[in-house]
Amino acid sequence: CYQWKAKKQCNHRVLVGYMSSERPLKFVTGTKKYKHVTTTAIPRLEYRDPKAEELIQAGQPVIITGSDLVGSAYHWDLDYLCANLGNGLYTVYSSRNGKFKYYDEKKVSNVPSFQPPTSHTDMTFQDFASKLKRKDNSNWIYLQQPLNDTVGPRIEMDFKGFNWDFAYRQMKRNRWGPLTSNLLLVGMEGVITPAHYDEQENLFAQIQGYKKFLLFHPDQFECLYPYPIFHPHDRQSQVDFDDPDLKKFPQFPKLKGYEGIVGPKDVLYIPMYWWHQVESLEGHGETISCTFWFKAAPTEKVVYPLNAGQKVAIMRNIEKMIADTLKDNKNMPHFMKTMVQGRYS
Ligand SMILES: CC1(C)c2ccccc2-c2ccc(C[C@@H](CC(=O)O)C(=O)C(=O)O)cc21
Ligand SMILES: [Zn+2]
Repeated sequence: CYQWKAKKQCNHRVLVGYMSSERPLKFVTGTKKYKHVTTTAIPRLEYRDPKAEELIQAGQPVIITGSDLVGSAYHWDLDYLCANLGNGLYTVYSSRNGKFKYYDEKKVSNVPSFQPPTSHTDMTFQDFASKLKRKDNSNWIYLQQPLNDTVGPRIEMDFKGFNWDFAYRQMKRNRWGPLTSNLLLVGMEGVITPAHYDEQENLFAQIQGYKKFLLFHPDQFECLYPYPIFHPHDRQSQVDFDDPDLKKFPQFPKLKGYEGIVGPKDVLYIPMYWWHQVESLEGHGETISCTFWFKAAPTEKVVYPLNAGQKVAIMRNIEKMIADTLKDNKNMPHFMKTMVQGRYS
């Protein structure tokens, strides 16, 4: 069984020890805990355990062990990737503060005052790897790249060797849509992907290094205050977990969620619409991950009561319609306030 053995606060770092049946006691230094954020452990189960299947079918997060989903890539490390990824160019994101808040470039024109928090350049993997080694605290880098046919033959062979049976069995059994992409992620230790949700089902496979995940049910929407839908940071939380503005975001302290450390060979199921914040833990080298994103299951008959994810989808559709109809996004705040103030608030 998998349970938190001890949580001790020491010099601002929470040393979390965990004992589980399949691995010796390992101490992985976690980072500081966020004030106001209450979490319990994400369940961690063997992939053959029926309970794991039950959780996935119920749209609940679970860390799955022993699936070997990316078993043919367990030997991937920086040197191997340098030697075998070929000399194609890769998209590398940079950030001044280690946070990589995604933004949609197509929506930047909607918000004239928008300042992109990250930049990205294309470079060879070899350049990226050498920058990773020269860890520079004012320039954090994060490579994210779809695994496609530009990679070298060894990588392609490893990719073909993934446990596709497992992936497609999950897709069929849970009636997910088609697999849309596999993203290769190589992150400098310490990088953070702030809280956001995605509109696809995700089997997140960890290859090297440790990532701490915070996950929040879609019903935590009211504590996380996503940006307006036309904003470049659509789907991202406006709340800075390190310094929450409780005047603007008074419900944030009510936030409840799950927390888990995902290590090599682990696979985390991130259900669609579930919020997640991801940190590449210090002290364990760069992180290498591979995501498997699946389109949503086609909604056959709508069943009532609606679940939280469906309500988020409805809110998104209505917000899009209003923004499109009003044409000028400057009219959104007044229109939305007029609609609810004193009537639904
Ligand atoms: C931050 C970054 C590199 C990025 C920059 C610009 C555009 C897209 C992305 C993007 C997409 C996915 C991830 C992986 C993961 C978070 C994590 O593992 O850090 C996650 O959120 C998920 O698997 O759903 C990370 C990124
Ligand atoms: Zn995500």
